[in-house]
Amino acid sequence: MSELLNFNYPPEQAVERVTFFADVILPLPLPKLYTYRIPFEMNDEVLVGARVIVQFGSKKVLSCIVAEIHQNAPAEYQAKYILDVLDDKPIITTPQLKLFKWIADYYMCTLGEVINAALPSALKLSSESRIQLHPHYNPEEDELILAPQEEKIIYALQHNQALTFSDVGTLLQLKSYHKFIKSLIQKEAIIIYEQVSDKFSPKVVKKLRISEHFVQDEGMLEELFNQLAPQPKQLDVLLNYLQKVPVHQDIHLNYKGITKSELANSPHLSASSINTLIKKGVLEQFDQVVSRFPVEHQAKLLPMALSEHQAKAKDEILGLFKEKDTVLLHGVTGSGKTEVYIDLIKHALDSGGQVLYLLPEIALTAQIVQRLMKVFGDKLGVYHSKFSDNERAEVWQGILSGRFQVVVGVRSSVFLPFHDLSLVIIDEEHEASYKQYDPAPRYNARETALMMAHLQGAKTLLGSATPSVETYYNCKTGRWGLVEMTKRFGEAQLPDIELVNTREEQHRKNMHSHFSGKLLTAIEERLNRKEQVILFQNRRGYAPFISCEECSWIPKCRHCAVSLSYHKYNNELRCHYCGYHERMPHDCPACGATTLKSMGFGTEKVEDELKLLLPNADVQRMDLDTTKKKNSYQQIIADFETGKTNVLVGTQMVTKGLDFEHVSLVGILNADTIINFPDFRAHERAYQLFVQVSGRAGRKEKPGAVIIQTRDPLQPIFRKVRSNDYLSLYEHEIEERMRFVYPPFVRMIKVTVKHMDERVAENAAIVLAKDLTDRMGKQQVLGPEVPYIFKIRNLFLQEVHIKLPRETTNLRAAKSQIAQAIFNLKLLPDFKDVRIVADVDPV
Ligand SMILES: Nc1ncnc2c1ncn2[C@@H]1O[C@H](COP(=O)(O)OP(=O)(O)OP(=O)(O)O)[C@@H](O)[C@H]1O
Ligand SMILES: [Zn+2]
Repeated sequence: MSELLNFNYPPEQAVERVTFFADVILPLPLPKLYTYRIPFEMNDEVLVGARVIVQFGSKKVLSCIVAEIHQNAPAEYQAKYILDVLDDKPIITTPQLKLFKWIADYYMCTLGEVINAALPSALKLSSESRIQLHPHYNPEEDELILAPQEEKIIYALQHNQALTFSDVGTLLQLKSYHKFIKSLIQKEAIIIYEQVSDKFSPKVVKKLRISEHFVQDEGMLEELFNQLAPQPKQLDVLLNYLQKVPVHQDIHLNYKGITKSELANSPHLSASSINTLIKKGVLEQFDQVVSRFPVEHQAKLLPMALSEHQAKAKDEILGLFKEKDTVLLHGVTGSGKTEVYIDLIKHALDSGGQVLYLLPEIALTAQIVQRLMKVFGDKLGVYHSKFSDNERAEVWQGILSGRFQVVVGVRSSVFLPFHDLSLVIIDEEHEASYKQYDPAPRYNARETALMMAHLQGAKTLLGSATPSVETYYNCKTGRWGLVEMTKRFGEAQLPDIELVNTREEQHRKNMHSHFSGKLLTAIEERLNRKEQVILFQNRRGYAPFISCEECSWIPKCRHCAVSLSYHKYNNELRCHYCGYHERMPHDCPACGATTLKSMGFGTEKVEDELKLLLPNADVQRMDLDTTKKKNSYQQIIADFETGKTNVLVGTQMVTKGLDFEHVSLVGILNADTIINFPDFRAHERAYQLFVQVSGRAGRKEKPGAVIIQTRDPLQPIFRKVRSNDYLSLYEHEIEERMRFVYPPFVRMIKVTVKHMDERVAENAAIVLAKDLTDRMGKQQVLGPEVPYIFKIRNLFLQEVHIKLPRETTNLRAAKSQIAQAIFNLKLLPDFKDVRIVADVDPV
C-alpha cells in the first residue's frame, strides 16, 4: 500500500542539481506520453521500465510505466512531480518498450492500450476511487454553501481521512450520491484519488522449524533432548523432524523447515504434541513463499534422435540462419517438425539465449507442453489465458529473473519481458488466430514476434504444413529462407482422401441425418478395430438457426444482425457475437404453431446424433462450449489419448497440430460452408483447413483415411487437397492476388465506422471515404460498403478498405493521413460520437 496524500512537495531546490523528467505510459488510451518531474531525492530510484505513481488531471492518482528519462521540461505544461516509486527493478525490459512502441505505431493504437493488453492484470495496480478533503479547504474557516447531504459528507471526512464511493452511498443512504461528490469537487472542497495496491499475491505455505536458538550450536540441541525426555510424545515429534530435516548434519536445512502435514505424517505422532511444542517455543511457524509451478519437472529425457530427414532439415535451417534472420520450415503434416524445433531450442539454450515458442491456440499447448517438459523441465514456462492472473505474473517475473528460459505460449506471449532472445518459433504460422480482432491493439502475433526477434537480434523459424501465401511469397522472393520436409516421419503415409457427394446420397436415401452411409460405416469399422476417429464441423452449438415451418419466422439477435444459434444442452438460443441469449420458445412467437425446426447443424448435433446412430461410440466434443473451464482441454485430450473416448467431434480446435497415435479416420461433415465464404482468402483458408484436419489421420503405423462430405465434389480445391499440392494452390493464389491487387502486393487497412443510427454510420463513412480518396487517390480507397454482418452490439457498421502498394507506399505517412482523416471526421458535430476503428493487415 502506498499512502498517496502527500501533495506538498518542498519548494524548488538549489540550482546545481540536475533536474530529470520522466515520460510515462499511463494505462489510458492517450495519444501522447505525459512528462513528470522526478523529485531530486528519487533521481536514483526512478528507472525506465519500472512503475511509478503520479497524479493525473486534478482528480486521479494512477500507476504507470516509465518509458524514458531525460532533462527536457515539457514546453506546453508545468510538469507535476512523480509521487512514488513502486519497483526497484524494471518490470518491462528495454527491447520490450521498443516493441510496444512499434506495436502502437504499426497497429495505429496508443501505448497505453498496448501496456494494458501486455501486463498481466496482477502486475497492474488495482485502484479504488476515494475522496478526501481538498488540501486547501478548511471546513472550519472557509465558507462554502453546502447542501445538507454535502455537509454530511464533509463532516464524515473531518473524522475519517478518506471515504470510498460506496461509503458515501451508505452514509447518505442514497443510490444516486454521485451528484453530491461532483458538486463538492466543483466547489473544491474535496478531491478524488485512487488507493493503489499491488494485486500480485505470492503463494504462501505455512511451515514449521526448530526455533533458531536451539540449533545455533550442538549443545543446545542436546540440552533440548534432555528437557523433553519426560515427554516421550514430544520427543517423538522432535526425532521425526530430525529424521526428515537432518539439522544435525547441516544446520542450514532447518531454515527450509517442513509443513505441518509432512511432520505429522507418521503413524504414532499426535497433532497435539506438535501444537504443544509450538506453544513452548521449541518449534516455530513461518510463512514461505512458494512457486505456483512446483519444481517437479526435472528434465528427464534427451530429445528424440532426429531421423535423417529431420537432421537434414535442421542443418539446412542452421545453414540458412547464417545469412537470413527468418526461415520457413514447410513440412507436411506429421513430418516431425516439433522434434526439429526441440533440437533447435536445445541448441539455442545451450548458447545461453532465450526462446519463445508460439502456438496459435490453447488447445495445442497441452500436448506440446508435455513433450517439451520432458526435455526442458522447469526451464519451461507456459503462458496463456487459462492461467490465473497470479500464475501469469509469476511467468512474467520468472522470465525477468532467468528462471524460465523457454516459454511456450499463445498470441499474448509476444508481450513477455524477454531481453536476450535468440530464437523464436512460430508454429502453424498460417493461422488466422494469431491476429487479435478486438479490442486494440489489433496486432498479429506473427508479425509482432518477427519484429521482436529483429529488435533482439534473434532468429525466427516459422513452421507449417500449409504456409500462408504471404509467407511463402517471402520465401520465393528470397527474403526468407525455405526448408522443406515432404515425407511423414517414419513409415507413416499421408492419408487417402475420399469425397462423398451428399446431394447424390440424399437422392439415394443414403443419408442418416448428416452422416452419409459411407462415413457411418467407416466410423463403425474403425471403432470395431479399436481405432479412433476425429469429426470436424465448423460450427458450434446444435444448429446455426431455427425456423418455423408454418410461417418461416427465424429468431434474430436483438443487438446484432445475425440469427440466434440453438444450443440444445441448455435449451437456449444464443448470439455468437454478443452473447445475448434467451430460452428456446416452445411454439412460434409469430404464428403460434408448434412447428419450430432447427436448421443446419453444429458440433453439438453431430455429437448427439452419432451417439444415437452408433451406441458403442464414446464421443467427446471439443469446442468453445466444452472448454470453458481451466483444465477442460487437457482433460478432453487426455481422455482421447488414453482411449477413454474414441470419437472426438470438434470445431477448428481439432484440426491442427494435435498428434494422436490411433486416429485412422477423419470425417469432414460439411465442406461447402467453408469453401463458399466471401473473402479473398477463402480458397487459401479452405485448403489449409482441409489439409490440416486430414493430417490428423494415420500419423503412426495405422494408415489413415479421410472422408469429405460435399454437395459439389468437382470444386477444383478438392483436387489440390487430395494430391497435397500446396505449390499449385500457391501459384493459383498468388496470381489472383496480383491480378486483383491483394496482399502480399498491397497492405490493407480496414477502417470500420460504427454508430447506433444506421444513417449516421452511413453518412460518416461517406464523408470519411471522400476525405481519404482526396488524400490518397481513387485507386487506394474502396468503399464505403456495408459488411456482411451489418450490425453488432447495436452498432451499425460501415467499412472503408484502404490498399497501400507495398513497394511504393510510405507507410508512416499513409497512416498519419488516415489518422488525420479520422480526427477531422470526429470534429464534425454530426459525427462526434461515431466510433471508428482502424485495423491494419486485417485477416
Ligand atoms: N525423431 C523422432 N523419433 C521418434 N518419433 C518421432 C520423431 N520425430 C517425430 N516423431 C513422431 O512423429 C509424429 C509426428 O510428429 P510431429 O507431431 O512433430 O509432426 P508435425 O510436423 O508437427 O505435424 P503437424 O504439422 O501435423 O503438426 C509424432 O507422433 C512424433 O512423436
Ligand atoms: Zn448479438
